Amino acid sequence: MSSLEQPLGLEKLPSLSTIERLNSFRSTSCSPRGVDGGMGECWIEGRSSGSSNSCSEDFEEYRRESFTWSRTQNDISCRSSCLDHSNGRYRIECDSLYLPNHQYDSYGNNGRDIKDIVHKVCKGLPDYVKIVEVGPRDGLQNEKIVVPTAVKVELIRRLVSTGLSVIEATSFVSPKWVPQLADAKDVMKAVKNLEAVKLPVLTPNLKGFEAAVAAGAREVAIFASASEAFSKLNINCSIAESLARYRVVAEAARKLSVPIRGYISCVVGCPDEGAIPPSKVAYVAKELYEMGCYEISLADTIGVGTPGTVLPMLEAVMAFVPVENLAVHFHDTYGQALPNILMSLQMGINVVDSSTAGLGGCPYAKGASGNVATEDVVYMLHGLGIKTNVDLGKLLSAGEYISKHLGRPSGSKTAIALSRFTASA
Ligand SMILES: CC(C)(COP(=O)([O-])OP(=O)([O-])OC[C@H]1O[C@@H](n2cnc3c(N)ncnc32)[C@H](O)[C@@H]1OP(=O)([O-])[O-])[C@@H](O)C(=O)NCCC(=O)NCCSC(=O)C[C@@](C)(O)CC(=O)[O-]
Repeated sequence: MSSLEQPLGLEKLPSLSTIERLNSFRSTSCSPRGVDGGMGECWIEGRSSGSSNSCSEDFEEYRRESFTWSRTQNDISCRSSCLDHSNGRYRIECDSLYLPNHQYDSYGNNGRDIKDIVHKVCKGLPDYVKIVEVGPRDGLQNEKIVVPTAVKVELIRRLVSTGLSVIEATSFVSPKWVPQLADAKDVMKAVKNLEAVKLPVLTPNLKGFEAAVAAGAREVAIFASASEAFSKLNINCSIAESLARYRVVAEAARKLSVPIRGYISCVVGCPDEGAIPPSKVAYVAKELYEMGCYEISLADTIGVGTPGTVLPMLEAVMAFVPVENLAVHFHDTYGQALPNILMSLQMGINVVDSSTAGLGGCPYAKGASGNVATEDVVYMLHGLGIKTNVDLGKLLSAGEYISKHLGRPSGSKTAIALSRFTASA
């Protein structure tokens, strides 16, 4: 057992100094306006211990208790907020609420003000987050009914049109293990010349790497696990054997100058082994980093993590891998993906994996549900004033396309909510 495999004690838990509670709230954006000025209003109930009735007063406590939209039009973008002392509720003045071409935004025109407020609460959030869209690969690999190659290709094209800069296209794995992706070569052939996007593919061994490169892949991903049991289930070898295999792939990739990304599955929990010690994740991360992975994606394969368990895992990994080389990959089984992502951003990570329409799940991880939906991630990030360069409207349409093909509703809460808005508009 290496020293890395010693479980981290609770005393190693990081301080939460990056997550400051907002003790004072000063609204700088609450300049007097005319009576409603044609804007809608919505209310956030809050509590103030102050007695002033001025919007620019500091408040000891700011707590959102309920949130009621009142609309004069059909969509909402917040312009400013202030506390109304007659009823103790926060008022947010809203612009025209409907964006053309079904392009919705959770951020609005007055983004700067919202961003300033958010950054008082959540220090250390990045200005830009790179989203790695894994829908065509992780999203589809678990589908029982084979999706036609043409549909996969169309999905990738639609995702490219959203502005996403990285879309994991497929896997060059054994078709006996993952029949859904047996058409990897054909998918790659159809998309390899798409511009302004990186299209990495999964490769479990040298055979897969060579097939991927021959098919035109210009970036690959290798995938190890922090759980012995899952490693065996997923790639039929131990962690040590997988790392040996991946060293060979990494060396081949280096010779051809092919960038290589690394995944670690089961970074918090494993369906067989239960809780995974952060030190085991740190060990695998260090190995992948040292063999040349430019980015290591930490995957909560079965979605059991909470900010309380993800935090010590990230801290352990960050002791060995620079934060700028890390990404997070959450499945949403317990509805914890968004809080986990937010917390990861606060820890300095700015690369997030997600899957359109919340598709996904690993065929070898019992109980794993879909990945966090890209639509939900984009909605949250834009709401925080964080750029993604992703057009949410076009993303919704890509998610709708694949959901329709699969014959089931989108797994994205944002997509469902906004489609209701559209339907009622
Ligand atoms: C790794 C192996 C191949 C070992 O599988 P094995 O059976 O131990 O390997 P083998 O070397 O004995 O080969 C068996 C057969 O597969 C062939 N083969 C061997 N390699 C390849 C290849 N690259 N491409 C195509 N064919 C291949 C090989 O040629 C042979 O063919 P046969 O002689 O029987 O006709 C297998 O276990 C495998 O393909 N596993 C992949 C499983 C998988 O894709 N899982 C899902 C992706 S990981 C994931 O979802 C997690 C992640 C990344 O999303 C993050 C997260 O959320 O956790």
